[in-house]
Amino acid sequence: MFEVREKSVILENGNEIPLVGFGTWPMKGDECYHAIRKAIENGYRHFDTAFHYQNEDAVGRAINDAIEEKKLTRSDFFVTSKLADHHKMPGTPTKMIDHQLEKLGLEYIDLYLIHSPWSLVPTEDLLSMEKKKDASGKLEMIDTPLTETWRELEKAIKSLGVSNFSSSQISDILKICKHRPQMNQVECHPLFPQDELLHFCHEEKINLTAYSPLGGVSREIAETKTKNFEFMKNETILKIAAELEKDPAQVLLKFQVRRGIIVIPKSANDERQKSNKDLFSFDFSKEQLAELESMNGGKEGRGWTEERVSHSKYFPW
Ligand SMILES: NC(=O)C1=CN([C@@H]2O[C@H](COP(=O)(O)OP(=O)(O)OC[C@H]3O[C@@H](n4cnc5c(N)ncnc54)[C@H](OP(=O)(O)O)[C@@H]3O)[C@@H](O)[C@H]2O)C=CC1
Ligand SMILES: O=C1CO[C@H](CO)[C@@H](O)[C@@H]1O
Repeated sequence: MFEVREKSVILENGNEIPLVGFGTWPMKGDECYHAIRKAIENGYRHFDTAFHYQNEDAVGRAINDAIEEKKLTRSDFFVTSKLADHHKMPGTPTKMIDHQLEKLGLEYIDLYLIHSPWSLVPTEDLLSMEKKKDASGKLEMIDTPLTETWRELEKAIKSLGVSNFSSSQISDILKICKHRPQMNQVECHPLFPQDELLHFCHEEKINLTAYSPLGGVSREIAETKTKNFEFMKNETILKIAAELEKDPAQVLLKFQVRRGIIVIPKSANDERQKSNKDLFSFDFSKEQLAELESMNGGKEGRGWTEERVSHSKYFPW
C-alpha cells in the first residue's frame, strides 16, 4: 500500500498520516505547550518532535490535555519522534524509546525516525545534549552501522523511518529490514526540491516529509549561502501568491503537498497556523508550476549543510 489521499497519505504499513503536520522545533516548555494546544484547536493532529528538541514533555502534555478536555482520543493523533544522533551505541536505542515514551506520556509513538545517519559520542550522561569532542574541537563519531541500529529499533517499534538519509543509505536498510522504512524526512523547498530522492522513495513506497518547507533554515547557515532562503520576500513566490490571493507560505506548502510530500511547518502564531493548513482549495496553473520548478538551486539550494558532521563515515551528502 501507499496512497496519497486529498489530505492524508496511507503509509505502506497502512497507517494514515495527515499531509499537513506541525513542526515543534525550536519551541520548548510552555511556549511549545501553548502553540500545540492552539494548533490542536486549529485542526492539526500530526506533530513532529525529537529527543533533540528537548520538548517531548510539552508535546505529550498538550496532546494528553487535549484528549482529556476535547473528547479526542489518542488515535486521532499522529506523533513522530526521533532517535538522537548520540544514542546509537548498541543497546541504547531501545532504552531511549522507553525514555521518550515516558517523557511524552504516551503509550506509543506513531512513527519513529533515525534522526540522521551520522552518529555522535555522548558524554557519560546519555540524557545530556552534550557530545564528546576531540582535542581539535571536532565532534567525535562512532561507526555503528545503520543496519545495526535499524535491526535494534524494529524489535521495539513497527512503524519506523529515517531522516536525512541518502537513497543509497535507504537501500542498505531495505536489504536487511523486516519492517520497511515508511518515511524519509528531509529538507525540501523550491530551492531544494529533492526530485531524485522523491522519485527513489516513492518507487520504494517510502514517503517523504519536507522539513523547513518555509525556508526556516537557521539564520547562521542561511547567511553563509549565496541563495536567498527568505522565501517570504522571494519575487516568484510573492508574484504567485498575489495571483492566487494566497499567502507566500501557502504557495510553498502547496508546492509540496501536490507532489504527495508531507509538510511540517512550525508556527507559534494562530493566524499563520490556520493559513498553513488551508491548502486544499486552490492549485497552480502550468505557468506558475513551471516558475516554481525553475527556482531549483541544485546542490547550492541545500540550507542545512551540516558541515560540523561532514567527517562522519555516514555523512549522506
Ligand atoms: N529532521 C530534521 O533534521 C529536521 C526537522 N525539522 C522539523 O521541521 C519543522 C519545520 O522546519 P523549520 O526549520 O522549523 O522551518 P519552517 O520552514 O517550518 O519555518 C518556520 C519559520 O517560519 C515562520 N512561519 C510559519 N508560518 C509562516 C507563515 N504562514 N508566514 C510567514 N512565516 C511563517 C515561523 O515563525 P512563527 O512561529 O512566528 O509563525 C518560523 O520562524 C521543525 O519544527 C522540526 O519539527 C527541522 C529541521 C531539521
Ligand atoms: O531537527 C533538527 C532541528 O535543529 C537542529 C539544530 O539544532 C538540527 O540539527 C536538527 O536536525
